[in-house]
Amino acid sequence: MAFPLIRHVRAFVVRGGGADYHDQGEGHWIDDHIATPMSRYPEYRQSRQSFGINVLGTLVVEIEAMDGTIGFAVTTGGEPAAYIVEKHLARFLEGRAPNEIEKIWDQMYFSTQYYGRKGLVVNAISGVDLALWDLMGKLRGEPVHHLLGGAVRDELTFYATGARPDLAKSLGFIGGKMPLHHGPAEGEEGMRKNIEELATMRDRVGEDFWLMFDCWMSLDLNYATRLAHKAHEYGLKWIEEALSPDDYWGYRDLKANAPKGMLVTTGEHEATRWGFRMLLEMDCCDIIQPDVGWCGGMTELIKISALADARGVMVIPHGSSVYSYHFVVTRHNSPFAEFLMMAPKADKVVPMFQPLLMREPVPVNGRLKVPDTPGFGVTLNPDVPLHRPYTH
Ligand SMILES: C[C@H](O)[C@H](O)CC(=O)C(=O)O
Ligand SMILES: [Mg+2]
Repeated sequence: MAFPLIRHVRAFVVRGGGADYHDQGEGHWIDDHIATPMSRYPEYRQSRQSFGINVLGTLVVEIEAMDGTIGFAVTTGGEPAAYIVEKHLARFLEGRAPNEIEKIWDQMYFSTQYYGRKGLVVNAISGVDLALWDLMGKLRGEPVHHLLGGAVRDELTFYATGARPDLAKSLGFIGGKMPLHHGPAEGEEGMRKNIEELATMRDRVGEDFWLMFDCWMSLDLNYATRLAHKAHEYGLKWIEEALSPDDYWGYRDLKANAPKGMLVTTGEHEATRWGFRMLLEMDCCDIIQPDVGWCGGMTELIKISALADARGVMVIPHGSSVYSYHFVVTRHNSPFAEFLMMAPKADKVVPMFQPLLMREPVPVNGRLKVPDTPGFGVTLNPDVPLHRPYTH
């Protein structure tokens, strides 16, 4: 089957919500005194926006084929990623067949390796790669999960990330992951408050509901180990991203020292098969959590997941809405998915990337059947203004 060649690649930037889910208005739970590596500076402790967590905004990549079909994807990276897509990556797609997915990925990665490998550049590569999968799905008239080998279950089940696991339980989720609010700089009092919050939630949700802490890279090994042991008493299911993503040695020791039965998870800020190989070979965690919009896209997630599967490690992708759902439904070692509660009070289910996408599916009663519409099954909301800062 011959596909129409790629005519054009375009990159846009969007502000306010969307894939940059930290870019929210005032009073949102996601920006309320969450422990971060910057919490050691009192002036950056209350708000992550104060140190620039939302500085980049959302990146939208569109890939147009000669027949006018457009594949698109959204991720973070904003204007600098738009520059990389337009000025560097577009050359590896235009005039080429859209089914050259592996070759295009390889050329995007190795042509940028001297300034890339992780972070922003791999965000940009992920955005292009996901847009290419969307285009292929649309050209073939099939959902991306068909292209990935087909669903292995009828529907997805979700845990919720947000400040109110008690409300997540009443909304039908299987568990609630809450942000850790106090880091090591807040001393023993902060530790006590963290444990009190967990104890309160355990009281409200009963003993069987999963409760997890998301530590967003904020701790050191000693604090993380102490937190894990204190939290074990309240049945904490997992401790997430406790340390810097570069501290593979720390994760190895945390996993070795965590209480029996508690899972150590990480990886949302890790990228590519080589980064995840480190986490897996050094036995750093029980669950890896690649973000498909940050780890290198779908093409790379397939490889990362295969590495994990061979080691009996689960892959529970970080956030990323439809881009994650189409993958999770096709893999046995991804038995459930994350849903990020983007309602400011975490009290109701709203689309994760609102207001950017239309037809973005959301779990109902903690469950979702992944749609069969072609590509990732979403469209851009025409009411959200797109800004194209660069052209080529
Ligand atoms: C709640 C966390 O600090 C972060 O905003 C989201 C995240 O890490 C996750 O969903 O996992
Ligand atoms: Mg996390």
